[in-house]
Amino acid sequence: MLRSVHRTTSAARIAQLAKRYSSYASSVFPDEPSVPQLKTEVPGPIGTQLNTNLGDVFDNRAAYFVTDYYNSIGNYISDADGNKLLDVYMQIASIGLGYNNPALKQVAKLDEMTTALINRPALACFPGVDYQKVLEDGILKAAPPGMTKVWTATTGSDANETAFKAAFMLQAARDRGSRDFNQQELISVMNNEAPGASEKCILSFDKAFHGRLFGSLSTTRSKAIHKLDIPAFPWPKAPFPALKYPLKDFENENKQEENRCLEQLEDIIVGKGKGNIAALIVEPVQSEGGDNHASASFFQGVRDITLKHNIFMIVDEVQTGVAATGKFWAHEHWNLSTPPDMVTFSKKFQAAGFYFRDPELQPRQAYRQFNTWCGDPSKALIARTIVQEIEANNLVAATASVGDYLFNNLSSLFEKYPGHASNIRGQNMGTFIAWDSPNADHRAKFLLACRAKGVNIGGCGEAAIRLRPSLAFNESHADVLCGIIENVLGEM
Ligand SMILES: O=C(O)CCC(=O)C(=O)O
Ligand SMILES: NCCCC(=O)O
Repeated sequence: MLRSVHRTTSAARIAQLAKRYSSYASSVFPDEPSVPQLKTEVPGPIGTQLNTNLGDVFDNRAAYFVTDYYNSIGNYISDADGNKLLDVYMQIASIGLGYNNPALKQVAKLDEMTTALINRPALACFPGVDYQKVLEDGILKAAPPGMTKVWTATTGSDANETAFKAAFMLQAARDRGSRDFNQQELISVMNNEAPGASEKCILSFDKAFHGRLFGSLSTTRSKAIHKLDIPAFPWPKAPFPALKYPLKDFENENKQEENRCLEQLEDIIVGKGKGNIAALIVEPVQSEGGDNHASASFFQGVRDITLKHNIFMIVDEVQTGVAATGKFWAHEHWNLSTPPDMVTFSKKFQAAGFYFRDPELQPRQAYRQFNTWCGDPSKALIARTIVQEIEANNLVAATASVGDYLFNNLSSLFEKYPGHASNIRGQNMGTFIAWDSPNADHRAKFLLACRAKGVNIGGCGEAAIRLRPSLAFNESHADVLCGIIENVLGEM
């Protein structure tokens, strides 16, 4: 039940509630505001002017507001006018430990960080003396169950594309057997033609988002605007379940829907994709495409199908990874009988790349999975601190717990406003919670009204609203959030 926060809740009452809890945020960010602090409209005059100026040199049309990162703290983002908003979007799910986290500030001052920043290496050719240890103490320490190796990259799209390349190269190596490349392959590939260029493909799901580079964009299926005018590979797409909510009222329908999607997936694999699909890629929660969930048994079904047909399974944890779902990796919720072949990461880890377990996913020849940077040691140092901080402060469990609290409170709240918020989802998925507005206009009004009252929230899909708070988000922040959402819905 929504605890003591009603539409008429005053700022003083919210502040009183905020004091009730002690948490990671209160120990690490003692100066974090307990409620939003608004001095002007958001954006205010200073931010508006800065943004206008910025537009002269940089495409700023997606800017929500110009941010003062120096004065943002914990769960509160500061704009250029000094307004401090509770941020439950966190740079599109990318700030895990809150703004200006002291542990990260400390690592930023270490000599090893200075060295990493000013001597950015061509990692594959000149790896640093400490790279293995930095990986082992950080990125690899958090490796998903069964995964022992990592390839580092620079962005989420790059992480996914390097995973695709690993899949293509190993599938081709297996087809080739013990022989080396032949002349026909060596010549045809220079004309972008088969057999040297692979005719295999990557299968993705309807409404998926896997990035915006050429290969990853071909697997992205969330919105046409991302893809228009860009050349694309003719790769297959399988349906992703469209579940009905509340889940407990639609158990049978949802089961049937998931079975339908699994059957169609297998039909594609044995039909038009026969022998041609190197890998499939799937998000544990389709995020950009609308926060679409499926059950653990659906994902187990996907895993079984990939194993049966020798297709690699790549789990894209770029957005779901690093503790926000109440597990370090969201796919841990599935209890798979066989781990995925590759798991990609970026965003909240700051560093990017993919984990794997089969050493053969490392190509047989050097320089094939390669670029100048192959990641960034400074980001690996940040990732190391993030892992250590999550572990030392039990932030996985804390996020699972505050997520339950938030889900229950929002569910009760939305019962009072059924025409304004439906399909709440993300139960038992930490703070990875979302719901639907009736339409895109309603969502835009809702998000602007929340911002005007001091909460920064993001949308996804056609009309969904998604919560992506930091791992330092606690029950007091949840109360502030629910109080403001209730104020806004009450006024809509
Ligand atoms: O909105 C998202 O979930 C993904 C953000 C992103 O990476 C993009 O839009 O390119
Ligand atoms: N996928 C882009 C999300 C950016 C935004 O509108 O917040």
